[in-house]
Amino acid sequence: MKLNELSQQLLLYRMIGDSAAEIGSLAVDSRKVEPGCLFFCVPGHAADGHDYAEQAISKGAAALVTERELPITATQIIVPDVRQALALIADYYYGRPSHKLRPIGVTGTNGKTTTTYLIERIWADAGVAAGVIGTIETRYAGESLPMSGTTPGVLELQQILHDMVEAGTERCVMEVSSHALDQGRVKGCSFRTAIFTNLTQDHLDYHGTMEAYESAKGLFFSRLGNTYSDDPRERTYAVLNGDDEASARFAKMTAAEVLTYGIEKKADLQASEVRIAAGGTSFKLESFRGSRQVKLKLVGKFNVYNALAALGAALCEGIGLDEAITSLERIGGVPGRVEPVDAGQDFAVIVDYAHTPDGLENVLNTVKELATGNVICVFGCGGDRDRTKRPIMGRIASDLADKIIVTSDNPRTEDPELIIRDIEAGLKEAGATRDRYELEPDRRAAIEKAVEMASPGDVVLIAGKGHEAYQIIGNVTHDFDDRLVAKEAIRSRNQ
Ligand SMILES: CC(=O)N[C@H]1[C@@H](OP(=O)(O)OP(=O)(O)OC[C@H]2O[C@@H](n3ccc(=O)[nH]c3=O)[C@H](O)[C@@H]2O)O[C@H](CO)[C@@H](O)[C@@H]1O[C@H](C)C(=O)N[C@@H](C)C(=O)N[C@H](CCC(=O)O)C(=O)O
Ligand SMILES: Nc1ncnc2c1ncn2[C@@H]1O[C@H](COP(=O)(O)OP(=O)(O)OP(=O)(O)O)[C@@H](O)[C@H]1O
Ligand SMILES: N[C@H](CCC[C@H](N)C(=O)O)C(=O)O
Ligand SMILES: [Mg+2]
Repeated sequence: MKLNELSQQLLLYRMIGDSAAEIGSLAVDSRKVEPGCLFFCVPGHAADGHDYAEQAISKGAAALVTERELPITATQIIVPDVRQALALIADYYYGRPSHKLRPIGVTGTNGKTTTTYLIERIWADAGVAAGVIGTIETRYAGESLPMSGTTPGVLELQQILHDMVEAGTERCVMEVSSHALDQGRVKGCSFRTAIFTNLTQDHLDYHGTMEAYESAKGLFFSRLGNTYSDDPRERTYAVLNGDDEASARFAKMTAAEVLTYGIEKKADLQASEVRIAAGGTSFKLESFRGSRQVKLKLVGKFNVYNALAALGAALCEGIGLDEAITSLERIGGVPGRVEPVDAGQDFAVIVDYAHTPDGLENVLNTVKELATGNVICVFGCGGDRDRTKRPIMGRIASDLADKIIVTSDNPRTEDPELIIRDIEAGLKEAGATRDRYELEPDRRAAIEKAVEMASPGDVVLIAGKGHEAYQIIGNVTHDFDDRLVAKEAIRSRNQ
């Protein structure tokens, strides 16, 4: 593709050099530059791509997109905002894949991964070839690709969407993190439906305040136009959790048609009579399409919210209410989300990805309903991430668990002992005494202790890492899977 064909996607730009240069690929990382590529100098959080322009040219880049004229002999397109230009050019270069896939995006502090899996299942049962992008993996056409985060960068995202289209995928559902919204990673992507799960504390290391965090989430709804394609009949939808007060603000921001769901307040999709048991969760649904009794295999009140969100999206897709409910009722579980570990023991062991105060509170309240004995909670908090959530999670554990073992959860470059002390401050503040909690930085030893102390009727909850098959200590990623470690611990206890 010629450079000037790409530059025509922009209104504001100044070209220096050969506008007819042939472009063979796009790149944002100088380490991945291929000869003939167009290199975007992205000003980032840790580095500035302008500093790598020379390296990109020396590796054969055909041209640069920059925010200022660089003193290098190279073809340059100078733009006011490289990230914006990247979003527009990548969308065009990859053949506008989101216009074909018409993605459903899910944002919110908790429940994104779960909700995307539920939607994928509804589509699969309806015979739609669907793809998923999110924390656990990118999956389409029977293939699973590992992910390093929740929402890929602009270029990677457009490439994935393009590959999905090539592989015959018809529709896509993806998680949209607040980081991604803040950094414009989904700017070149036309969503048909935007779902909001909830907003509670997380990521304050990045956003600074809850207001800034909410503003980032709000971008998803304010950017949603009333159509997602050139065809005005193609409507857009915002599916909002009416029990979360941020939803009313998001509803005002969007041009899309709004559908609400919830349990506490009146909503378009309303659940009541929620009953939680070990085998699943039942509720009564009242909706604009009539009332139904729903029996999920998924456990927990929070999964009622996730199911309602998925149901809302399904109705926006034109899928029938009964068809969608049947799919939701079939789903056994999502990897690492309230996942039982069974090795023949006479107490329950549950691995869950709760890594925020709200997530931990919800899952502890859920397992409390399942336990006839004690709730034993093993958890930690990630290093190099929001520190302020640590004592809050300590307090929640003290309030809701009978025994607590505080341990490490991806300490990264922080001292694990210090992270644990931050959590302990919350435990102490809530009045937990040393006979109720232990501090064990070695996660394997912590899980072994919890399994060792369990009696019949107890529930051991291992929270924070869910599907993760690693533990990041310093800059090294070690193999570690809570589910496997718990199984080993149960087996050695049984011997
Ligand atoms: C702070 C943050 O979010 N950073 C993300 C951001 O990086 P950035 O654009 O600021 O890039 P940078 O590292 O400052 O570098 C600037 C530019 O220089 C380029 N560069 C850099 C070095 C070099 O040698 N050559 C070179 O060309 C880089 O490729 C980049 O284009 O954009 C990158 C691509 O999209 C992300 O990979 C990167 O995620 C980092 C690794 C990260 O840890 N992010 C976490 C906090 C995150 O985003 N998490 C959320 C999960 C939230 C949730 O699930 O709730 C997520 O969506 O994954
Ligand atoms: N709707 C919800 N409300 C509150 N907590 C939830 C909800 N759904 C799930 N959780 C809790 O949060 C954990 C994470 O769920 P899930 O992976 O679906 O969320 P996520 O938003 O994708 O998280 P991440 O931001 O890390 O990608 C679950 O293991 C569960 O404990
Ligand atoms: N998506 C979340 C995952 C946190 C999971 C936890 N295990 C940790 O590493 O802190 C984040 O990026 O904050
Ligand atoms: Mg997720």
